[in-house]
Amino acid sequence: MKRETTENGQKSKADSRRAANKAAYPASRPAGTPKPASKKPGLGGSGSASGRAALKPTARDAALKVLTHVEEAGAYSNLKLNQILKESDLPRQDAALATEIVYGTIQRRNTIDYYLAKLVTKGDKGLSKLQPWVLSLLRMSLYQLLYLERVPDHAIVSEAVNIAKRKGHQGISGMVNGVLRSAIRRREELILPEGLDDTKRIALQYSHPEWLVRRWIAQHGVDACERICAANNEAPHVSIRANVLRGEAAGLLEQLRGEGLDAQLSALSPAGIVVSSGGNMALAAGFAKGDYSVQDESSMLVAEALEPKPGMKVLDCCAAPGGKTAHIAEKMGDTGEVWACDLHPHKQKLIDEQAERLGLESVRTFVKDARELREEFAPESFDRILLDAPCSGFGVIRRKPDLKWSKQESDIKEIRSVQKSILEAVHGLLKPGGILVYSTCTIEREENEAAVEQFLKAHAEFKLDPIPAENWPDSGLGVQAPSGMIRITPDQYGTDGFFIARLRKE
Ligand SMILES: C[S@@+](CC[C@H](N)C(=O)[O-])C[C@H]1O[C@@H](n2cnc3c(N)ncnc32)[C@H](O)[C@@H]1O
Repeated sequence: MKRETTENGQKSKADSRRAANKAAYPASRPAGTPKPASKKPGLGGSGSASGRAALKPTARDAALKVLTHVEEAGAYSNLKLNQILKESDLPRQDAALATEIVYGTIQRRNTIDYYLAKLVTKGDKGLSKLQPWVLSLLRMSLYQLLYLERVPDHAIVSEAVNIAKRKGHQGISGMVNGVLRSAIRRREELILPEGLDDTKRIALQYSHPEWLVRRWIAQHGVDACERICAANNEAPHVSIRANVLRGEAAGLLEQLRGEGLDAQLSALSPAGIVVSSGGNMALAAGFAKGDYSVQDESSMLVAEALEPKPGMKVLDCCAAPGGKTAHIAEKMGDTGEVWACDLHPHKQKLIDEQAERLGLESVRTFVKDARELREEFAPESFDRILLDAPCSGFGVIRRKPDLKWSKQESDIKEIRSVQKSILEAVHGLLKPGGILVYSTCTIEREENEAAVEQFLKAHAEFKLDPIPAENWPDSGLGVQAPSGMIRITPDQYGTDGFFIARLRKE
């Protein structure tokens, strides 16, 4: 790996937390196992603080800290959770419970608030008047009462009251006790109203903002919108991409199974393996050795669509943290040049670290605003260009549920204009006959199909090019591939939502 410095280039500080973070959530909250196991107080984080050293933080202390930061300061839940889990040094099972509580509470926020509004009474002045930590404590406790069947009610209430006593005063702990006991007593009454229109019903049932549901109904239809919203509340799969420089996916699969892991080859990506039991795959020895990377299966399809060949010169315009850069370099047998650009100086290090871990020499990282890339290279310099664009991210809500609440509809227009400017700036750097792949991790038509159609109208020398899908086993993706565009929604294959378009310059 080589580091290139442009006029904007600066050395960055390490941000390994962020790098590890991508993998932390799926690993500690494996698909299909949302319930923490232990019923015994003091075990599995489900008990009261009584059996613990007085000041040792519990899983729920950690979860509350994260949720309060998210509520108060708009912190990214995944980053804050990672930081607080590191600081609190909880046992693995407690860390898993804290993770479940944080993500589940954020995922179900709309629905929980609807019920809470019924339970928090006049004297308590309503939800909006509560201090952020009190609101977060009530939300997370109600989440556990309603969604985590294997955690006993009394443990949830007693730990919430203990936390309230430690943090607040007698009045607050009394109110918390009253609200939660009332929730248990009135559980049968906590149902969603009937007769709502589709937008309101889906928004409330699956906890999504109404504006987003309205857009998705218009773009995908009511049924698909409902399936997408339901899928967004599922735990994401854990998938890894074999570093083909070290060996094919089949060999790695054998090895993992030999180590006792439950894993299978991806139905979507030739280099992918889905791991159903393995904890955080970014912490295993094979990751550090560079045998594989942790990556969602739909992300893996991007380098496949780009079809880079050994010896080529490739530009990755928005490359950090470098998952696709590394995949491209692996597919090229680490020959040729992969130029990896990102706007943010602190993210350059993440790409460097990936390349180093995977033993890649062909990756050259640099810092630049991709909207200015035409100043950096001569026209027609590259055989392949990847624009994995900054986007609204609505395909990855399962991994980052706070996106639902932090993004506004107006953000889509804003990010659309950045995407357009980058495409305008970089398309001239492609050689005739070369391929440009435009991808996003969103399912918004405006940022995807509409963006590509608009670009093609303005640039007659570019045409949609069939995506080579012969290696993608019976996924159904082959049906979409001849059009040159693929849109994957999170309900289809259990992957992140993604969009890929392949354009050829004639
Ligand atoms: C979707 S992420 C890329 C993910 C990456 N391709 C991967 O597979 O790991 C988009 C990236 O674009 C970067 N970015 C945002 N605006 C940019 C700009 N104007 N120029 C270059 N990079 C930009 C962000 O810092 C972010 O790292």
